[in-house]
Amino acid sequence: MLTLNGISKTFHPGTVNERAALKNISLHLQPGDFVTIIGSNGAGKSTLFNMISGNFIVDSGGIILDGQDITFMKEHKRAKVIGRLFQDPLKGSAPSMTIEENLALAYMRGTGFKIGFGMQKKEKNFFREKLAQLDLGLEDRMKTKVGLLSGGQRQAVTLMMSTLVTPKLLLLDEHTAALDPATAEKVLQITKEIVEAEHITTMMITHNIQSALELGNRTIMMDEGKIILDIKGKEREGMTTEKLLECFKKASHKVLDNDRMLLA
Ligand SMILES: Nc1ncnc2c1ncn2[C@@H]1O[C@H](COP(=O)(O)OP(=O)(O)OP(=O)(O)O)[C@@H](O)[C@H]1O
Repeated sequence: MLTLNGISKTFHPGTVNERAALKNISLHLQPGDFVTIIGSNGAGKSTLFNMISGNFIVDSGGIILDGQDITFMKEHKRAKVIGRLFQDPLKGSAPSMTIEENLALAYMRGTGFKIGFGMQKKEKNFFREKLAQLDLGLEDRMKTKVGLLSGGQRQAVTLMMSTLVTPKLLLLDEHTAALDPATAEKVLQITKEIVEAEHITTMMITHNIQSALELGNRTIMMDEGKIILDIKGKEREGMTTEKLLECFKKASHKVLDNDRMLLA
């Protein structure tokens, strides 16, 4: 579904601030793969997502999504088929618009279908059904402005917006890191349910090693712009936090030094 062919990115080349953020990254994801991504600060995780979503263009290498070369495709075009959530619940939805208006916008972006001012009963019912799946009571608050929701509710709505029309790829950039533990758990559970039900190819950056091992079917670890570990199948089934840290030490020749990394 997604193939990265040796992608590289250096910021501020030729200056004192030169920083090689991605170094010749290659990766292939099968349809329905759910890959969790961990790594120390500055490892290149968000830059990887920025390259895939078209926020920046790669210096070299190629990106193929569902058989299409999207290496130089504009960000807004990629957004039709790539869903992305950020750590900040304020990103991704319009606060002054209601829940149903936000969903309508996402629906139009994904389908190209114009809903217009008079939203039809059919669309409203579709949105209501989708919201009910979140089990947060939001289906009865469709006229509430998104800016009035809590961080967790808002992140759940953004998740719904990103998956209303099934994306070819879903990028989750620490999307639960700013939420309190109980809400984070709930949003992770919802994420898992939606991803599994729709069989969405997903990449999720997390600083929680336990979540990284529990969710999805593959875990990659990044360090200094490279993928240094790629764990799947039997090897992943038997993986523990301790073993993973040991693997990191062996592969990078250093101890994982990261204040934000949650080991359990
Ligand atoms: N727009 C940019 N301009 C200049 N340098 C950048 C830019 N974006 C990222 N970098 C640099 O690229 C490197 C990788 O950053 P990136 O944000 O991808 O790391 P990360 O693994 O997501 O880290 P974190 O876990 O701290 O979010 C860092 O050294 C960062 O300072």
